[in-house]
Amino acid sequence: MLEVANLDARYGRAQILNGVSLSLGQNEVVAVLGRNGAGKSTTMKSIMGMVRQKTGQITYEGQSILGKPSHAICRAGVGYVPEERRIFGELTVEENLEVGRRDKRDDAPEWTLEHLFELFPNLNERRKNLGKQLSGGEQQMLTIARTLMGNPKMVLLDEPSEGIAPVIVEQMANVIAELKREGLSVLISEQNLHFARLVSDRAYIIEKGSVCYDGTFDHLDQNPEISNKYLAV
Ligand SMILES: Nc1ncnc2c1ncn2[C@@H]1O[C@H](COP(=O)(O)OP(=O)(O)OP(=O)(O)O)[C@@H](O)[C@H]1O
Repeated sequence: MLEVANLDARYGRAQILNGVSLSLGQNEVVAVLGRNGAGKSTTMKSIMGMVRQKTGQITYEGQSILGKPSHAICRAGVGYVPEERRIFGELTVEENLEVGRRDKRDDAPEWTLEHLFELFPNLNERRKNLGKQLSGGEQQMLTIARTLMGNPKMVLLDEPSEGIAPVIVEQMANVIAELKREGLSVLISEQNLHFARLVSDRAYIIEKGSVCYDGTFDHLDQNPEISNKYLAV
């Protein structure tokens, strides 16, 4: 579904990614773990065409998307939920969702408002509330729900569990499980090993802009020195 190979990325003179390679298979959920500043968001932004200075290969469904503009990548079926919640504070929950509505595509599940409100019961109760009246966790849910209104095939979630209440974290895990059941492929960036393990099939760890681990959570459990070294556990 997605192949990233030898990806270098920089902001001005600062080299942030050094040869990142990773892949995401059809209907897989894969976590990109790493500490603050390791390069997880930069990897996602590079895939989304939001980092200008980059070299390497990024292939989505067999086609190179390196250098393509974000809107074209989005139109090809890639949904992106950034770390900072980008909702419209002056629009209601329903209106925020309508903003994300795109045509149905044959090769991806279609998300209706009713299906989304089943999946996000908090948002259902707050349909008529303004975006700015929602809690941080609800805003995070709304950003994900709005992305799903675009009927993506693959979704990139940047730190979905960050800064949200434990009860909402549990809902977030359910949401990611439902995305997998619906057939989507999901790449999540996470600092939280526990959450990543709950929702993902396997993991990468990024440190200083390079992939330093590629494997299963079981292997991480059996070798705690890896997480101790590269993650804030
Ligand atoms: N727009 C930018 N201009 C310059 N440097 C940046 C920019 N965005 C990020 N960086 C730097 O790139 C490095 C990697 O940041 P990135 O956001 O990819 O890390 P991360 O692993 O996602 O961590 P976080 O959890 O903090 O988001 C950091 O040192 C950061 O300061």
